[in-house]
Amino acid sequence: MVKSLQDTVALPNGVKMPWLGLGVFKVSDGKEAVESVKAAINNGYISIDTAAVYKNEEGVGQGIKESGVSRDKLFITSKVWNGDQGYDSTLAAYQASLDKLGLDYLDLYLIHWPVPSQGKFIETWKAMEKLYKEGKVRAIGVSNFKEHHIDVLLDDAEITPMINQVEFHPHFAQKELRAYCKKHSIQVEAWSPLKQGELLDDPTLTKIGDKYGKSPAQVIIRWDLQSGVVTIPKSTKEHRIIANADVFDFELTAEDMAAIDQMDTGIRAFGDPDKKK
Ligand SMILES: NC(=O)C1=CN([C@@H]2O[C@H](COP(=O)(O)OP(=O)(O)OC[C@H]3O[C@@H](n4cnc5c(N)ncnc54)[C@H](OP(=O)(O)O)[C@@H]3O)[C@@H](O)[C@H]2O)C=CC1
Ligand SMILES: O=C1CO[C@H](CO)[C@@H](O)[C@@H]1O
Repeated sequence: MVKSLQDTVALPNGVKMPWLGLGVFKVSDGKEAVESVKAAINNGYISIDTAAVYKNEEGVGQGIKESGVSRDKLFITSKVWNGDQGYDSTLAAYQASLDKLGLDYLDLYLIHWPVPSQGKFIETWKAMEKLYKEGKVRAIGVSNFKEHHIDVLLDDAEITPMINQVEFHPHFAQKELRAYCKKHSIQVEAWSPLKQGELLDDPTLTKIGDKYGKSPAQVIIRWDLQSGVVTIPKSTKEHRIIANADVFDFELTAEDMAAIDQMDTGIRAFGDPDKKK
């Protein structure tokens, strides 16, 4: 069982990925990004999830630098945006992300969305494989890929994606996709684990949390970990960044887990990967 903020899951290539990290979607570049990242790292987080489209890679990089924690202790993720898909453009986008972050490698680089209408995710993946084989990134993966996108990718891929970062929260628990990813040794990572704040007064989560003196957010994060899903809740508030990582001193019972599993509506809240342009 996951015991601390520094606990990791071994990806198929042996790279160790932290189970819990900080997401930074909607965190403004500059002071907000710098302070959020510093607050997280100074409170023991070692994983930060950004993306080119979040337009805060410079602030994230500055926060990493100001934290004073050495680069090799951290796990930094970014993603190639839809408009940069394609072989050469992915290589260029990777370098642009590194330059903004002020880093010389990433731990994880993801294709942000499959954008099937563009038909470019195979060539994009070839560029990801090149970056990986050249040792420029420690792990590569995808985001928002459904089973049928991965099936197509695997027909041409030399390297199976190590991660699939997808919408995952108690209202959309992706049971079939998780089983598919497990079969292919692809680690699932949750985005919007707190459903962007929409689940935090849910009565089932509140009742479960009351038993342990934990908030609904903490119950959800614990459910992620006990479900074997890497999670990256976002907050810009230091007290919440700390609270979201205070999840290692309790364990949900099988009954708690089942009650949360039953909250699944099967309806995604934030956009269908087949329709994303
Ligand atoms: N690959 C993809 O397509 C996507 C990836 N992501 C990644 O996943 C991360 C997490 O998802 P995100 O969409 O940000 O949403 P989350 O589900 O993490 O929710 C974030 C919201 O919850 C609030 N919040 C956080 N902790 C608490 C708490 N303890 N109590 C009360 N409110 C809280 C935050 O507010 P406040 O900041 O004010 O605390 C914010 O409004 C992103 O930041 C990003 O890194 C997200 C979307 C898509
Ligand atoms: O990670 C994400 C958040 O930002 C993007 C758009 O602004 C989303 O499309 C994406 O899923």
